[in-house]
Amino acid sequence: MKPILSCEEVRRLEDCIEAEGTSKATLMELAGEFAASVVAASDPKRVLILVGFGNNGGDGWVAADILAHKGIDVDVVSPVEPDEIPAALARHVARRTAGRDVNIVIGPSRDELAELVSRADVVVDAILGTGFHGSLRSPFSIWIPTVNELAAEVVAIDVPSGLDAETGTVEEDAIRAARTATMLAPKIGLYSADGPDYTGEILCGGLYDRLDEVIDDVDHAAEMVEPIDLIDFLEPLPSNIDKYSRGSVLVVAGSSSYPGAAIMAAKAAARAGAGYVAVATPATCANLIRMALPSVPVIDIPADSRGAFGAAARRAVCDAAKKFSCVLCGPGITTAAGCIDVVSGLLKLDVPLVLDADALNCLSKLSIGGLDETPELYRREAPLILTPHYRELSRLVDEEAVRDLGGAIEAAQRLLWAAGSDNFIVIAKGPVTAVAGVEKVLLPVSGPASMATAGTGDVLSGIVAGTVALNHAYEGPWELLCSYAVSLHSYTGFIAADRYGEKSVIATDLIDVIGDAMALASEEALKGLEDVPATTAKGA
Ligand SMILES: NC(=O)C1=CN([C@@H]2O[C@H](COP(=O)(O)OP(=O)(O)OC[C@H]3O[C@@H](n4cnc5c(N)ncnc54)[C@H](O)[C@@H]3O)[C@@H](O)[C@H]2O)[C@@H](O)CC1
Ligand SMILES: [K+]
Repeated sequence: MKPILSCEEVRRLEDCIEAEGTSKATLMELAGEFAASVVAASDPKRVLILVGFGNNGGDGWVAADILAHKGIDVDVVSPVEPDEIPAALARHVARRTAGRDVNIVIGPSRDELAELVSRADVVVDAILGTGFHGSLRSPFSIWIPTVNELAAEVVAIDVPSGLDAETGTVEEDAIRAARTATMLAPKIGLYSADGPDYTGEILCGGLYDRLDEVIDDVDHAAEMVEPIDLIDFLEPLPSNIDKYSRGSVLVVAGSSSYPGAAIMAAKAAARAGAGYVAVATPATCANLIRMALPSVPVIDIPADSRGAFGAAARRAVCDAAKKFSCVLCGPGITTAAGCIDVVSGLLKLDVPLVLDADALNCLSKLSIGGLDETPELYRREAPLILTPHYRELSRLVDEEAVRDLGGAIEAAQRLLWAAGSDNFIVIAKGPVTAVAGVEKVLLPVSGPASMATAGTGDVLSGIVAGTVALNHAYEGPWELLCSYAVSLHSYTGFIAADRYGEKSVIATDLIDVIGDAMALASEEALKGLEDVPATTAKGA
């Protein structure tokens, strides 16, 4: 797993490295060297480096010197003379580079800049890094759109300028990079909110040879899951196995209005590897589900007048649920009174429980003033996995809308820390999905935009439940098991987009390629076994 840090955690890491005897000045030299190596990889003849007032610019000045040494024509554009750069470390390296074989242009007009950008093979963005906040000021508010409009290829140093490294938000404009050479560890903002639209491929420069040891001395905002981390879940089935030892799932789902959600969740749970899957659904839609899923037993549960779980549902569902390795509740159930009752009953059972969709909304209705204010409602011995998207998560914590990865992690952690249990997981679904546990926040590989379509959430919760059932002897960490399920879901998205076309994927396509997704997960993990470059983290 690759640590992803907040800006504060990066500052602490730099302090730890400095305490071990490697100064920030040395780190800047190493950062410049790494950036230069990323630029040189595309074999440019002419490079333009745009530098700002701070240490991000310092990295750019160092890179300029190294690239010029390699015989590349280098132009550096700076808002002020090297002597006038306010940041001391950056000023020092700028003065040094000014004495070398580079062409320095101070405060060019827009037309002059456009000319320089147009003739460069690679433009390096060393304007703003982790020190950027607020709205872009001149001249950078002019430089950035000019680069975006005219550059052949852009390499951003540390963070694309204009992107907030902490929140991932872009207020007006930011550099759209082909590659981002980030230093020490990727910053959380690269994966949050607008980040993924601007970073291009993320390459991480380790810079310090004892980084792996030192980085554990600071907290990690999150960790990126790599395919190789999931290798334990990719073992083939043993031959001495039967349908029950493969684990069983009860899918408590559906209503007369939404029977399809139950069908998709149950089929996904079976395809994810559970040996026995049954559906408990309101009697009014049970036959429809039976016909759609001949391999799945369907249990009739008393319904209300609208075809949702009725007043007698709680007892019937809980009686059935006790016998399963995992229970998934939520897809298509509605938030009728009987459903709220079912959710509250299931929480009290000693069985691993996945709550999704309307079960989460029922949970919000059970609590007053935010679920984190009433942890006794969801604190339990057996594992509990919630799979909210941002809107559902906002409702759960009774807060302002969760809009981005940082906000989602914060909201999930409020729920987690209130419960304090290490088998309680929140899978916060978004463009980048976070799997949050009390100990760690993991970021499994994200799927393509094609997955933003109705029903893919039902498929995910089915995959999660099927995975939990199949691995019923697993003893944790639960964050990793859930990350495997989320990764499988993402891989189904890539395979389906490839097969059906980016805009034509529908949720049921994902279910049919879960087996192919498992094969892809194995392939990716094996690749990782062969060649994990120590300093490279692929973007989510
Ligand atoms: N501290 C360290 O040990 C290291 C830092 N490194 C580099 O240093 C960077 C951080 O350097 P700094 O903290 O100096 O910050 P930056 O270089 O990211 O930016 C700070 C400067 O940006 C300007 N600025 C801030 N907000 C602005 C806005 N809204 N509009 C226009 N200008 C704005 C300010 O004038 C300030 O001088 C990192 O991103 C990384 O690239 C690397 O050299 C590795 C080592
Ligand atoms: K930058």
